[in-house]
Amino acid sequence: MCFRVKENEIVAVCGANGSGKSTLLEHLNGLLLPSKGNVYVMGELIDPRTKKDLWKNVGIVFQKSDDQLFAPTVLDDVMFGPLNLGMNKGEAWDAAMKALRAVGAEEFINKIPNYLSGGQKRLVSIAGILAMKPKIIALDEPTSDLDPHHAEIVENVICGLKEEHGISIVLATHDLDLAARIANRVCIVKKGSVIAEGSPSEIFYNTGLLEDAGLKEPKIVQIYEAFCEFRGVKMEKRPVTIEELVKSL
Ligand SMILES: Nc1ncnc2c1ncn2[C@@H]1O[C@H](COP(=O)(O)OP(=O)(O)OP(=O)(O)O)[C@@H](O)[C@H]1O
Repeated sequence: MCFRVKENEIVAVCGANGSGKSTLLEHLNGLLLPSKGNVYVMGELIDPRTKKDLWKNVGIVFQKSDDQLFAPTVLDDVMFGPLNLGMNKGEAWDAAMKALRAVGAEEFINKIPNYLSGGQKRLVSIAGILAMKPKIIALDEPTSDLDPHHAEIVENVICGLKEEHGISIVLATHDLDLAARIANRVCIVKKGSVIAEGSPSEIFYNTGLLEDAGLKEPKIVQIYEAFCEFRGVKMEKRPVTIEELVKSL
């Protein structure tokens, strides 16, 4: 099945450990090249021999922030991408500060990235990508190693990237609760292939599909199923968020 990202959407790529989520993400900006098939960005084929700068449209926030942060200070780190794209120092500073403000990390500008907390590192990593003004940002398990408070901050930042900056988001995650809360569309991956795609309510109420992919329904779905069973009523609605669940009960 073909994987695609539409304009101004959050598409969640969900799969068990080792299913190929990170590998798929790394194909989106030419970090990896497919051995079969093609990758198109903004309608153009990714081919490093001809289209050198298509990768600029897609930024990837890696699963481990330490793989991404390397400069002596946060500001240096976030300015690195814009400078590398050819912006002068003033433009790069503006882009970096704007990105750091957008994720609420401007207070860390003089800090050494290595000494930031996991949540702070994730925000700075997102700022580093945002500063390069991509059209699509792919995030690999952006909240899986964070406590609930920091996970919520990062989740809100991700929603803000779409809502306020018009950026399409690809979210690789095995956290189906997160995907249920924020994704507009869900793709299920298994053994390196996309095996299904659909709206969150289509995918998350397909128990057989999730089981086959080594996943479990989001909590909201489990609660709704238990409620319907307890009341002896049909599962007519398919809530995937708390708000939808409350309306369905
Ligand atoms: N389409 C594919 N063809 C061949 N090998 C693949 C394919 N997709 C992924 N792999 C291989 O499968 C392994 C796991 O892939 P990957 O790290 O992308 O999974 P993941 O879903 O991100 O796992 P995790 O959730 O544990 O981070 C890697 O060795 C990768 O090279």
